[in-house]
Amino acid sequence: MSKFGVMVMGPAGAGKSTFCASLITHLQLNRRSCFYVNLDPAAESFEHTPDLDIRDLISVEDVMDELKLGPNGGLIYCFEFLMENLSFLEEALNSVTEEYLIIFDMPGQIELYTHYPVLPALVNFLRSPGNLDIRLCAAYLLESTFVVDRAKYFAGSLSALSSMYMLGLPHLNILSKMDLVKDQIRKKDFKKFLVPDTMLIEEDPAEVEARKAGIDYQAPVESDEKDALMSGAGFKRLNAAVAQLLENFSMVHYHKLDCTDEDSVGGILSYIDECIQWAEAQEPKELADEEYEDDE
Ligand SMILES: Nc1nc2c(ncn2[C@@H]2O[C@H](COP(=O)(O)OP(=O)(O)OP(=O)(O)O)[C@@H](O)[C@H]2O)c(=O)[nH]1
Ligand SMILES: [Mg+2]
Repeated sequence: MSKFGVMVMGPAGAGKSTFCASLITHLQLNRRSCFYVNLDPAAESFEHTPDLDIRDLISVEDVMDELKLGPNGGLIYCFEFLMENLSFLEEALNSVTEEYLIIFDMPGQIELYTHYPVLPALVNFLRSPGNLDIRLCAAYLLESTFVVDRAKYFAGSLSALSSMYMLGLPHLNILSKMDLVKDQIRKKDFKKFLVPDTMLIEEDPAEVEARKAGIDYQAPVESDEKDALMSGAGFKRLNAAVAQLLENFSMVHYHKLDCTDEDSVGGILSYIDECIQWAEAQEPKELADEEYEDDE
């Protein structure tokens, strides 16, 4: 019996838990079953109560208190502890059937997705036919407001690429919180951000606006050392090299997500279903008699 799941990940505050909540609501409205797993040991509150919560095994707060670690060290310790206690996941997920979509709500510490080996080990355990045998895909969220700052957008895209390489999962890259930019950036203009390329780094938005208005553009004079560094020629060259790298790999393409719009959440769900081929494993179902009666 196969199991199906999606791991929702991305940097801190990208909207992972909000997306999980919208996805669960959408699944419920469409009479689909899901099993919500919180793997963020520092999480505080949820719209939907998790069916399985890492905080019942270990919490960052306790680790920080007892081992005198900081929040990032605490998180890594929690994941190492989880890896030593995989029966916690196994016992809860063993009986989950193929109708369910298992949703893993992940923490936002970026090191988990870029270089730390604990997540690949966890993913192997979840996918391995000898263990839980979950057909798993990744939904990697990046905030759409990052497109305004090219350096942030490319750095975020680079971390998405890094996570694709490290985890080797079918991967959906998603620009979240589209409701925040849709009034500022026209749909037609936003298209270019769905596939990162080097052209984007060439055009500084302030310079382009000035050119359009026929003003002779002068880069602002920087007041402190950090600002000067961030707008200097070396920084531009670095960003151009990162953009070129992303273009050469040609692996990061984005889908748009607006959690306030149910159709948008449904659209992302259809990509997830396609990645893990959920529909193919479903048995045809007939409505129970009492459900017919309810509809009358
Ligand atoms: N406008 C808007 N705000 C959003 C959306 N999704 C999330 N937010 C807000 O962004 C903030 C962070 O959202 P979370 O869902 O907690 O983000 P997260 O990625 O789970 O954060 P961490 O778990 O701390 O890494 C919250 O204030 C949300 O209300 C969205 O689609 N639109
Ligand atoms: Mg969260």
